[in-house]
Amino acid sequence: MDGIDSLMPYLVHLVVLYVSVVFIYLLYKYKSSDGGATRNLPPRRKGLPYIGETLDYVLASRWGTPEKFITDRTTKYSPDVFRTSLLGEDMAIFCGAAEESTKLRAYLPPFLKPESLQHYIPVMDEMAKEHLNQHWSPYNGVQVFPLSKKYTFALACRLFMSVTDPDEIENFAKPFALATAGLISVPIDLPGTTFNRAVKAGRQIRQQLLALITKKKNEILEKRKTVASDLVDCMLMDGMTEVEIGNKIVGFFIASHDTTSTAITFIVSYLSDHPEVYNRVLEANGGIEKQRGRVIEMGRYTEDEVDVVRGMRSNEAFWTVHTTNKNPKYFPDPERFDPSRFEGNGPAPYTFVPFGGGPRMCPGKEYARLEILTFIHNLITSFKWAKINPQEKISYIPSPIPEEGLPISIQPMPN
Ligand code: HEM
Repeated sequence: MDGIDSLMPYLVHLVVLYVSVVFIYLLYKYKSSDGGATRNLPPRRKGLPYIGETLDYVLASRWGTPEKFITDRTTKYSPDVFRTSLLGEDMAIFCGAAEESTKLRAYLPPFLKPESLQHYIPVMDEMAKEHLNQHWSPYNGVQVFPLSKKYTFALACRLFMSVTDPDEIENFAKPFALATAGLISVPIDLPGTTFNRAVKAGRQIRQQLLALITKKKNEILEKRKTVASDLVDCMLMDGMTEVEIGNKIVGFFIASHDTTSTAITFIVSYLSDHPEVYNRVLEANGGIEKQRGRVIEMGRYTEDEVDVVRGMRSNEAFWTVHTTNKNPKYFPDPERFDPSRFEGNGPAPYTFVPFGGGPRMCPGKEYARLEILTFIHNLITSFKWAKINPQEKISYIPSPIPEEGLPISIQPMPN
């Protein structure tokens, strides 16, 4: 009894503490679910202090249902827009075609202009052929996802910084993989954590980049170069500092790498699941010359398409591309793989937005299209392929990834 008596004051404190925490939490929840009515803003739930609804958002992606986070809230609040709190920011989530827009001038660095892009086609073509010959054999168990990454990374090294030596590419690729793994990790900077490895890898990449950029700067000065050979040259000639360029290049690598390699991977996957579409794509691939003509066409389209989705007062705005692109209102039976739905006049403005919209719209979209088209053109005219595991699962971290890397068996195309 004595023991329990001496513990009583602690127990009482513990109970009081527990009740207070629960009370404060309920009060916070009650206050934060104001529905936005007071300021005529879209309805919202704020979630937990600081992290808001970040955890629900990340978990929905991890469980392979990234749209669930959105549909749960659109069902509850409004089909077009609601508010939430992600990563400490109060933001509005747009779930349909953006309505409010303003014309702005788009910024396209010289490197991504249509005229420049045309010069990359032979390089893309040559590198795609080289990669397919070197790495897509011996025709069994070829892992599409890692190999697509290898190709898009090597191409970026070549076009962004004129790096072609395989060892040097590998020296960038290794720390880059560690750094990107840390982008979505628990931010605990202790030895052994993913985050810690990413921070170290990030430092290493910056050092390597700084050395490379300084070397290229000296070359420009010594040789009095006036024509840029790559993206780094473009930026140096534009008067940017070495550190600024390093940061931009890291950003370009992050923006261009997983996006294009994931797209290539899923094109290979869908084509193998849908022979009727595969046959049409094969038929359509008359030659790389066709794509050459399209660059100019696509370039004009880019410069015109410069509308902006406006943020809401002080709130951050987050337009959910995923739910917009899968909205049955614009795309009947959205889960069905049916590229023919884009034929004719194509989708209504702002309903199909894989590259975003407005002044922040992906500046690399034509580069990405060319890179993907060139690679698929070479693949489909060289090989026939079949999935080794048609039931392979897809993980979302946060972009979709086939869990086994999409192994396929391939055979050379009969002549
Ligand atoms: C399939 C491939 C790609 C997809 C789906 C994609 C998609 C996107 C999206 C949705 C955005 C955000 C747009 C917004 O906020 O409205 C973006 C931004 C960006 N993308 Fe891409 N992208 C791809 C490839 C590329 C490539 C190849 C490059 C570079 C050569 C690139 C460079 C960038 C940059 C620099 C930004 C940031 C723009 C800014 O913050 O103003 N992307 N991309």
